[in-house]
Amino acid sequence: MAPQDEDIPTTYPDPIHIGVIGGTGLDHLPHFRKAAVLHISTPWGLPSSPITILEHPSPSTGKAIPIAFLARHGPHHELTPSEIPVRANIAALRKIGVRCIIAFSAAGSLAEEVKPRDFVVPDQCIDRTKGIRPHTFFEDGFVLHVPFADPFDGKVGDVVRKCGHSLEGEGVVLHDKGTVVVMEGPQFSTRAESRMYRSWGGTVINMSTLPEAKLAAEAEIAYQVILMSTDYDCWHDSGDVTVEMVMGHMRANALNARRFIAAVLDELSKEEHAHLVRATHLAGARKFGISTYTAGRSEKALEKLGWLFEGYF
Ligand SMILES: CSC[C@H]1O[C@H](OP(=O)(O)O)[C@H](O)[C@@H]1O
Ligand SMILES: Nc1ncnc2[nH]cnc12
Repeated sequence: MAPQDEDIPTTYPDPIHIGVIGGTGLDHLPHFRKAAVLHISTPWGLPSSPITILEHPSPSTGKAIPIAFLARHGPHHELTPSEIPVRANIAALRKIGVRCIIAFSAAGSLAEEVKPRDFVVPDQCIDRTKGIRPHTFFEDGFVLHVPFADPFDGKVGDVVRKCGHSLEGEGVVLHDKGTVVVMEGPQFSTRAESRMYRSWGGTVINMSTLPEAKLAAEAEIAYQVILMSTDYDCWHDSGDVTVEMVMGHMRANALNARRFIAAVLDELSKEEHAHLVRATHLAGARKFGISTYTAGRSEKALEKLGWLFEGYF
């Protein structure tokens, strides 16, 4: 019998390097053993939901590998994309050791060849959020600028692509590249906006990949989102996008989405990816690039950043 949540530990003894952020239609991962549920409070507030620690046997060693799962919109999808406490989400994941995030998101297609239920592993994004979402850890007396030319981690992206291709022929269709336009919601785009995003080279559109990817970059976390196309957005003559349409495709393809994520977790749990999931290629990068002189750094900022980047500043 599955244990009830109240019987599950609220602490976990080891650092957890791999995180999964689930989105619309993917608010939990069944078929994994629930080892703990963590309630983490951060200097940026509470995350969207408690963090569930799932254990996954490593295919190379058989050892249980912990995975941290977070439901982006809250346990009951009560947060709009603009209300998601993204800084708290990323800070809480980093605090428990996460250095590699696989995010999952429903997206509208802006390209004829990306059909509903296809998957896209994007390599670029365009920010159309409107500056109303808190989107940096470095403010209030501590200025630090982070490179963001390639918003997703190429090494993790390659692992994800390889896993997606291994499922081809079993109902998974994968597009290896693409530009995701991230818009402010909760309303969907107008037809004029949708056509404009196509003219900009957008492949897919959603409401949540930013600032998530930006904050992960600031936190030295290797981040890759997997997008599942759930509609053709409104530029297409197949009908305007509705939540029913999105959820219908999401439900119909949920099994493939879960198989895709499970394949990625299987792969990342192998010993050969031990450095990648610890993001050793990013570790320590935030010790550099600080613009604020020592005398100008505020106590408040230093306290918050000290919690997140222990021993850095
Ligand atoms: C319910 S349709 C709009 C909604 O779907 C996507 O959610 P998520 O990225 O969390 O899967 C999109 O970004 C919007 O938030
Ligand atoms: N067409 C669309 N626009 C924005 N976000 C979405 N999420 C799913 N479909 C979407």
